[in-house]
Amino acid sequence: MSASTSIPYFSEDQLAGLGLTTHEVINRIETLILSGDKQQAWSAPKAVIQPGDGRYMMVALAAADDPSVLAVKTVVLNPRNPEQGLPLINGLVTLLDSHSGLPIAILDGNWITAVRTAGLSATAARHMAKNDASVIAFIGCGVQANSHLQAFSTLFPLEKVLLFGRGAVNIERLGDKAAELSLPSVACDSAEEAVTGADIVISSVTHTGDVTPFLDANWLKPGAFAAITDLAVPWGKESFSALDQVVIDDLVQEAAMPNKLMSPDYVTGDLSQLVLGKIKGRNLDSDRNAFVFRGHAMGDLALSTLVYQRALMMSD
Ligand SMILES: NC(=O)C1=CN([C@@H]2O[C@H](COP(=O)(O)OP(=O)(O)OC[C@H]3O[C@@H](n4cnc5c(N)ncnc54)[C@H](O)[C@@H]3O)[C@@H](O)[C@H]2O)C=CC1
Ligand SMILES: O=C([O-])C1=[NH+]CCC1
Repeated sequence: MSASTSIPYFSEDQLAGLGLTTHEVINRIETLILSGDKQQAWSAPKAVIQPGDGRYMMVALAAADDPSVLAVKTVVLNPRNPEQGLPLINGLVTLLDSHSGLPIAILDGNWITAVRTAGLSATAARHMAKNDASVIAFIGCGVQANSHLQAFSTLFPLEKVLLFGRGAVNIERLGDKAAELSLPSVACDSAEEAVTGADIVISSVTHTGDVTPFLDANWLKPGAFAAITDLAVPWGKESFSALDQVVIDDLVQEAAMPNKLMSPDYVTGDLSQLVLGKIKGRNLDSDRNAFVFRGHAMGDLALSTLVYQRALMMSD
């Protein structure tokens, strides 16, 4: 079956130790999107199983010919995991040669999911947020909030972090992370206080299958940008009609999904169109914009190939 007797495995610590920058991640995502436009990279809509007890199981598939890699990411999200001291989302990425199918490597899927999701948001933000954004708010203060804070702190001249979440430990941990980045943080009493006070809003609330919407896009102030990682489940969907530009991750994937992120009438376009310059991310300083997404396999492939190539380079 395989040309090798063992398949290299890269742990979270090994991947984090490679020291990739947010700019490298964004550039690789954008490069892969350009390859996709030239029919040299491809992705399929994700396959999802939701058994009805809150679990969300999914597979993401993407492939490219330069480098010749196919990536399959498999994750299970279980809202009961944190009660047992486990991460909400766990999974793996498997890399194969996209021509022969021979296995190349297996990567920790938790690190890839954290960093690639922040990378997708950061790619959209580069086109959709104001360059001088200085206050960032987090609705949900877990793993995604952490990776987004790391990424956005390198892209924007941040001065303050607003926190709204559930669970004092997570809020405190994100506040500590902000302090490590020399950023003061404020725990807000309400989601509205956090959203209305921010130039950039990141929502990453636990997907439980029965979240009642409690966020309203009308709260975004003029000029603000929101990166909505949580499939927009906690947001009042009709409120997106108030925004100037709403970009999703992938129109083809969206068409294949039974539960839409929102009415297609509110969607300006997708990330590929944004990167390719086919749609504008921002027209006026006062525009209110959002990137709303469920996860794009191109992001997983982009980051996986980047880390694999970096790991090979560093082992030479
Ligand atoms: N679009 C994408 O590609 C991806 C999306 N996600 C989304 O991000 C979400 C969070 O993932 P992680 O950060 O890994 O999980 P996590 O468990 O580390 O963080 C979730 C945080 O949300 C908080 N929370 C739960 N209900 C809340 C509420 N009603 N109000 C405020 N805070 C609340 C929790 O206390 C926790 O701190 C997932 O449920 C999923 O929806 C995650 C990975 C990829
Ligand atoms: O694309 C992804 O990795 C995920 N989307 C929702 C939960 C995880």
